[in-house]
Amino acid sequence: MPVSTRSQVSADRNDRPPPPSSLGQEASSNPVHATAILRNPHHGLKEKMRALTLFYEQHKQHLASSHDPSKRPDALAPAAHRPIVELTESNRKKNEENSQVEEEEEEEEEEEEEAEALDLPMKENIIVLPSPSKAAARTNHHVVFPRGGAAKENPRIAVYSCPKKPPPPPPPTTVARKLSMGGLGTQSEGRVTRTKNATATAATANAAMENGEIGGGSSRIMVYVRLRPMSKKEKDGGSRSCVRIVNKKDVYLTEFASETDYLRLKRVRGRHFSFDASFPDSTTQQEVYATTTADLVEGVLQGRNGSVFCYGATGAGKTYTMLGTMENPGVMVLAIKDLFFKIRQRSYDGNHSVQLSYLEVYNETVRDLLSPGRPLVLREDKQGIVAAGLTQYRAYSTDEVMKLLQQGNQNRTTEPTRVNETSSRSHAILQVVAEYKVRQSGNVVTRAGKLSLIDLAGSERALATDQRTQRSLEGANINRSLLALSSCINALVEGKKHIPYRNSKLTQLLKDSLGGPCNTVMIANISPCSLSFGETQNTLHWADRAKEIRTKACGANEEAIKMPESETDQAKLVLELQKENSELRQQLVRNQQKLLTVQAQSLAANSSPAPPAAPSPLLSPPCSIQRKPKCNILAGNCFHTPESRRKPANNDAFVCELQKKVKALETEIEKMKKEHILQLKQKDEFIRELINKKSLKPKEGGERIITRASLRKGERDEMAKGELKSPGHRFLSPVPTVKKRSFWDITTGNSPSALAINGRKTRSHVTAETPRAPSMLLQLAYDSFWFVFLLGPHIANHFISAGIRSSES
Ligand SMILES: Nc1ncnc2c1ncn2[C@@H]1O[C@H](COP(=O)(O)OP(=O)(O)OP(=O)(O)O)[C@@H](O)[C@H]1O
Repeated sequence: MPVSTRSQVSADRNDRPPPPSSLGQEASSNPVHATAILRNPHHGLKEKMRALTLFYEQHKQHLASSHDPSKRPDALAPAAHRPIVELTESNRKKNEENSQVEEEEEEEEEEEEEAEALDLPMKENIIVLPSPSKAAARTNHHVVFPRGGAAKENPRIAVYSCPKKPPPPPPPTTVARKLSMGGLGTQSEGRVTRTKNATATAATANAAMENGEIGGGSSRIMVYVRLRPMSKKEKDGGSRSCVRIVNKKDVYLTEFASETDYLRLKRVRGRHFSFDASFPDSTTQQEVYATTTADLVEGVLQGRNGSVFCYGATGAGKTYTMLGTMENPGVMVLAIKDLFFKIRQRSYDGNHSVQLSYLEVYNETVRDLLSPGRPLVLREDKQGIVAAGLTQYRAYSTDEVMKLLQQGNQNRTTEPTRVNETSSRSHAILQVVAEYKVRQSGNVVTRAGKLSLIDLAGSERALATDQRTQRSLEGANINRSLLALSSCINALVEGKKHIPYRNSKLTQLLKDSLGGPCNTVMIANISPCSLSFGETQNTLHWADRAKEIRTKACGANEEAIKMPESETDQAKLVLELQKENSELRQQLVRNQQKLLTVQAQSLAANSSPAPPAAPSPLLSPPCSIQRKPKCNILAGNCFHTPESRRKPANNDAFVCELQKKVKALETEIEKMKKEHILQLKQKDEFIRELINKKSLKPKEGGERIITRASLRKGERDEMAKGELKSPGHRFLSPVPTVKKRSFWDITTGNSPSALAINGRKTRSHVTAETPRAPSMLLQLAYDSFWFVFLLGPHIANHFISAGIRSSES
């Protein structure tokens, strides 16, 4: 469509009135005129805008004069003006749009100026606004003058209300995340009191659900902010509060203008953020727990995963929020108490089990806080990222968990820094897995929910903390992992396909919480101190960004096992399962033996001196041995092959390669072992279920019960003697029970059964102790070691290979 310019329109007006339709129509109806328009070189936006503005002004004048008949131009020449009015009407919208564009340009210029004065995160915050709603967001831009103290203190301070981001588009379906799970009310022992704030937040969350913000195929990360009180030191130092929380939701951040910075006296720095809830410095630990985590605990009992992590600068109150003090316990403690309280409320049959692990990521190494030892390796399996060899404690009571927590915290790395006397130098992750078995229409349904409670190390600048080497190194690693975390947050928010979880151990461990099927809560801790303005602003920026992350739909982790109807089928199933169990156990023992052999070989390789450069014919083994290809589990190539003898200089590389292979095998065996243990556990549970069900059923006269006893002569005799007492006995496995402990548990003493806590063994330690099988394995390891050590690796390896061949045959 041809575009009218100011010159052309004025020419039209001067020469002759345009026809009464529109300019386009006019152009098309008059080919000469249209050619003139097309040839007009001034088809620029500004020209068009000016022309339209002119018309608009004329139209306004015309309207004004229409009220005053004496000034009406059309009183003299009505036909000449009508077309112009019509033209203006049809283009008014365009005109308005263009003037808006102009306004936007002006605003952008203003913003650029403003941005110059602001820090990078603030710039980012402006830049990230979704473009379609840019104009709408701008309409919210307004200046709020602080009330009360801040205004009195410095009349130049003003708080800018940052443009509010529009809510993300609603997902297609409804609620996946249940945020308000019935009134928690006041509980006697769990001591969870739902406060006004919590109720209000739940209401907000429900409203968010209704708006489609939460729910559907995914759920949004819930982001909360907690402001800590000003410390005495800060008060004494004359610091002022730069944070104000309004309506338990909005956070106003103000930077006090420096009196000496004359160039920027008029510049105003400040921001407004809005979160799911914001806690002022007077908020109690109970309130924080009830609002942020109580619902997640309920979800965990229903088989859903939940994560809570505290993020913030050093000394902002993360550890206080997560752990708290003896008088004011934090989220971890309150969550565990609540979990046990709820379990006791609904589990009369002991069908619940709670397992606990506690680890830290320090300087990019993962450590077990409950049984410290060598660093743990992260591995990805069906359940997500797991730390191989991490101790899982079975806990039976809150007290037990508290002791474990205390023990773990003693092992946690903390150091005094300039900012915080007890600064956590590591990220700590407490994981609680609650498993619950219920009967549903003839099936046994197992639900398992995992709650991860994460206390991150402080985000900080090197100068803010310490310059000493060790602290700097820690700081660098902390920042590295937090940088990786922010990259992941960015990638998730931008909906990128690749999320760089692998950049750090922390992000690997948080993978489930950030992008997996999990209900996630982030608590951003901030300090009110004006000296920490930069850190606070940074924390709020990331918290604001995290609001946009959507995790996957979090369904319940359920597993159902179908119960056969008839007793014959049940007995058959039991026998089948027992057979499978025994096979799995045998396989496990075989794998453990293989592992031991490999370790013995590796030990021998490490301890043996480097082979001589040119082996003496006297010392060299017989030709048959030397030439014989190795056919052991190391594929016959990695343990003193002829090649390795020829290249003694490569001995180190060879040992390294060998160690790598051993590690790979260990990992594989560990994986298999875990799977086997899991299967065995499930089957054992199922057998127990069947037996329980059977024992509860009243025996009817003449009914034939198929039991193992009825199938085996010896047990029939026992039964005749009346020695077969429990129904469980009938289903005893024909294979002696092998203790369900891992190799590492046996050799390293990492197992709960091997480790006494404070000289006292937990119930799980006692129940787990069945020493026969492990001692046999230990004996084997011991024998293998001495065997290899005394005979030398060459000969020992030959024997070991021969042994394995014969055992396999
Ligand atoms: N809400 C609060 N109420 C009272 N005191 C608090 C609160 N939050 C933090 N504190 C106090 O502030 C100090 C620093 O808190 P904390 O150790 O929890 O910080 P942090 O964020 O974990 O620091 P770092 O990252 O260095 O470990 C502590 O003395 C703590 O008791």
